[in-house]
Amino acid sequence: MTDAVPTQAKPIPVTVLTGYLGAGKTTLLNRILTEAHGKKYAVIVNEFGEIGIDNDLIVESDEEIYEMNNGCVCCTVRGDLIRVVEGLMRRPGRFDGIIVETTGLADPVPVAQTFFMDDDVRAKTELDAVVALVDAKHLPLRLKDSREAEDQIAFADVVLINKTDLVTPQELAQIEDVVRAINPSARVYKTSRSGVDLARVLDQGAFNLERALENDPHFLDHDHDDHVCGPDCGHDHGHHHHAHDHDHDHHDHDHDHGHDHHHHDHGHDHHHHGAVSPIHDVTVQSVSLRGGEMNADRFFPWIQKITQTQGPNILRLKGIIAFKGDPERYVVQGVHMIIEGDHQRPWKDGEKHETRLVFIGRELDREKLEASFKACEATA
Ligand SMILES: Nc1nc2c(ncn2[C@@H]2O[C@H](COP(=O)(O)OP(=O)(O)OP(=O)(O)O)[C@@H](O)[C@H]2O)c(=O)[nH]1
Repeated sequence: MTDAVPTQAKPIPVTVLTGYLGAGKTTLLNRILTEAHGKKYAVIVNEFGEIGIDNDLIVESDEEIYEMNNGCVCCTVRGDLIRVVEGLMRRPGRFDGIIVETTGLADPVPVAQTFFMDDDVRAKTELDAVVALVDAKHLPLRLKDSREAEDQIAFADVVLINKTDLVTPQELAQIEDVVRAINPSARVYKTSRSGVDLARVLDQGAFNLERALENDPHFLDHDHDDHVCGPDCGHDHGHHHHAHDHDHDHHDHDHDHGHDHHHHDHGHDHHHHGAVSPIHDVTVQSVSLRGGEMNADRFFPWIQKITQTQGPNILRLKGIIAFKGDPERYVVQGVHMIIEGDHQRPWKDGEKHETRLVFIGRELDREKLEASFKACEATA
């Protein structure tokens, strides 16, 4: 009668944002949420780390933000993501699009698959584009130590080579060549602070099923994930490898492309450290620190020193800092040795002045970080 008929509605476009830790996904998301395009987007974020910080780094807006931090998307994909999307679908007319920001360590494939596999979700949504952010400064390093960084590029419809301000024009040209070699068919844009005309990112109708199948012939198989993962998901499971051996055999690693989903056999081991699975890169760990108000005179030298001495191991650091006597929240962010910080917004009435900091990296000394962090707290 008066009820709208949601099933008849035009499918809602879904944009999947990928890109390694710190590449600029949240920066892009914040542009999407603040630029005046007259549209409403629902945002789903997934993060890696013990305490949720990403949600706090996203600008405040009236969009709805759903956080899933109970593991990686590839594990929650059959559960949380479907449930969240279904929940959104029950409110027809509210959103012009859905944006899924994946953790920097995730493989975008399982996320994309969700929009094809669950019948209900498939009927109501339409994968619009997979957008990969690349950190121009750190890509060469990433390609050495992380297969997922490369896979993210291979699978994207649109690649933003970001942080162009941190490299020389020659370096940028090389990065562009590398990106195009990994993925000859993506649309590639060069950006600083993820500054791209949003019309090039949203509403692309770019997701190319044919190419997804070329990258991963089993993309549409329904029976991949016969495993059950717990919330902590430290597994190395069911991760299909999507090869990107399009037409360019110069880029053919010696992966075993004859992957076997059912046995979850990775069979490709081109990483010197032997990690064979994406988020499942078991060498990557996170250390979350929580404390009270900090003494700025102690905190800044401390964080500087850590990033200088342990920078190579710190893939990513993010924090919201409560400084004693400071009416505003302070945000610090880092990628390897590059660190930046700024005030974000005033503390709200009644909001707990708490400091939270997450380090994501390799060979992090949790106890030492904890103790030295605690020593920066302001004494009463
Ligand atoms: N110099 C420079 N810094 C940038 C640029 N884009 C983003 N950043 C900074 O890089 C850091 C990471 O950016 P984010 O947008 O949070 O990256 P992300 O991909 O969401 O990171 P994760 O959530 O950890 O995966 C932040 O400190 C940004 O301010 C850029 O073009 N140039």
